[in-house]
Amino acid sequence: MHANLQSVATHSPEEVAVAHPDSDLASMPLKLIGSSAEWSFPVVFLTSLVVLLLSLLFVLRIRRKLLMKLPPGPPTWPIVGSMFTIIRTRGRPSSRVFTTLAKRYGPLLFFWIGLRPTIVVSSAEMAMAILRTCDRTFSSRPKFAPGKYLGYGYSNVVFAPSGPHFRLLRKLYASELLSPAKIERMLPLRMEEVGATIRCILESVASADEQAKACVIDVRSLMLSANLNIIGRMLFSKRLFDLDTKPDTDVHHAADGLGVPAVSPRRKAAEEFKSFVKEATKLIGGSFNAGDYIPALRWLDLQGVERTLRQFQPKIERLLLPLIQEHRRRHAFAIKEKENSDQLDFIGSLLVGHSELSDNNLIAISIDLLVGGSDSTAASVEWTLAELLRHPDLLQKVQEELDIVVGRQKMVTESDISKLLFFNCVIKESLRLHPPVPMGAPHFSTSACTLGDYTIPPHTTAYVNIHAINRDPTIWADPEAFRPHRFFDSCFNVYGQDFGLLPFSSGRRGCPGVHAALANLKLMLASLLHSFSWTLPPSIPNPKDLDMRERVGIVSPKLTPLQAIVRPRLPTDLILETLKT
Ligand code: HEM
Repeated sequence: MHANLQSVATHSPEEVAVAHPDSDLASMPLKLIGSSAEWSFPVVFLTSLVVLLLSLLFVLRIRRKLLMKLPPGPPTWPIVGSMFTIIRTRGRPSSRVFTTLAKRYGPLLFFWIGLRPTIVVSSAEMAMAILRTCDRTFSSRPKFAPGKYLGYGYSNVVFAPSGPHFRLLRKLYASELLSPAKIERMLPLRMEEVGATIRCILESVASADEQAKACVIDVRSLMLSANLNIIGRMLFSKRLFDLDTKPDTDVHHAADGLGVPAVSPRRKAAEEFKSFVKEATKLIGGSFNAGDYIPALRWLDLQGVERTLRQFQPKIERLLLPLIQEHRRRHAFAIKEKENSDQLDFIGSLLVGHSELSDNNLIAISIDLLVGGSDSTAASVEWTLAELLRHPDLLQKVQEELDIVVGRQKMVTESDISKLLFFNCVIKESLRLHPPVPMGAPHFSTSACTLGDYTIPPHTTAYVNIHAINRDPTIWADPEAFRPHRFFDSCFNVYGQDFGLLPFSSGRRGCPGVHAALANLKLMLASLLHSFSWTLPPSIPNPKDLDMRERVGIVSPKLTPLQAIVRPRLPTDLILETLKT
């Protein structure tokens, strides 16, 4: 009985009566209970209060200690953190917003997005700290929703957290699939696809106004198609679709019957792939998902991001699974026979050496390359052409150099590229001023670390503001201007060794496709500039009026797609003859 009284002492008499309706206590005189509670209730209450206050003080002290060492940043609200800064930037960390914040708080910015500690670094020194000094600590990726669906359980490189699976794939990319030697061996494939692009433009010119001998092309759309075909062939030894020069229409609108005219089957295949890449890119980096930052909200899926991702998966499988399965069948026998894996495409090489990889793993790897490599390279061609069209004197200089080095009697080959000194400066300057992936991809720290005077807590998401670093006035004179000449006497390269120029990032997570990207980009651009004359449409009489705003997203192309007028510059017969051989 005594024990019973002890246990109910902290409850009110009414609670006791309700909790034990059948017990003797219910009928006990209130006085008896009250007299015992008078003695024990304050003691228990006060003890609990003291314990609570002490724990609170302890937590606050630790927190203050940590806070004192945390880098500065914008105001943070309870629970949501600085989420509203992110929402203002349309759900994706915008390089320009963070450049402005860095001017106020310094090159190492700390804030919370929901419950996730986040840093953004905006100087070469800080980028070096993250990508070289503390590279191992920051070499993981946060587990955001897109990686669950588009990475098939975070199983491709771009989404994989650091660990044995990630290391295995990265090693494969570096030593086999995307190694400089492998990319060099893919030269015939690149030449063919550049040839197909040129032929496609010539066909458009031929079918356009006879007299003008010119046509308008949508540069981004054509470049996206060309790069998708290059990567499709690298992956599956297969062209994904035929090219055309017209701007994209949205396939899903046409399919939905929303008033957009139906497209031909040939064009539909092209647009399905392109819309797949665009949607995937948007889903990876364009949609803010509260559940990624406040895990308790994940199940609510407030913005419907997870639903959209789930609905997107069948579309991926419809496009990629047949290619992979056909590849499995086609290569099942041949692979056993092949001794030299150099002859195999990516999927073939993986089937030979890593039969444990499932269809889903192979789909995820295909997404790495199709999504990671096509839009970024297309955006880079578009930015470079846009800058040259804005600066006709520079365009003329590039074409003069092409005439001197290559001549007008033949077309550009890859062995010409290294001799084109000014052209190479143009490429570097374009990648500096318009890095196609301006904030890189989010890194994630696996343990606490020290950056300068500050402590960065474990499990911090880290962004490198490549856009801000590439335009840092302490590194680059007149940083906002397009001045390729600056690279004439500069030893800066774009391979991640110079932390003031990081278009491909650096370290363990640096872009594994850098050699493929540069090879595709340079051969395509040099060939287009050599074969055709380029002008802006009459709607932009002054080149300086060309809209150079960028779209916010993980890949940032021009906000308004570049339209340009092209005219053959080399004799058409010569081009067609060369393309035949
Ligand atoms: C001009 C073209 C390109 C640019 C500017 C570019 C830039 C980048 C950047 C900045 C990153 C993030 C690095 C980081 O998180 O620190 C990245 C990652 C990646 N890129 Fe590229 N890229 C380009 C083309 C390509 C190509 C052609 C491929 C493949 C064929 C490719 C495959 C990848 C992959 C798989 C990753 C993820 C790496 C990882 O998480 O470990 N990229 N790229």
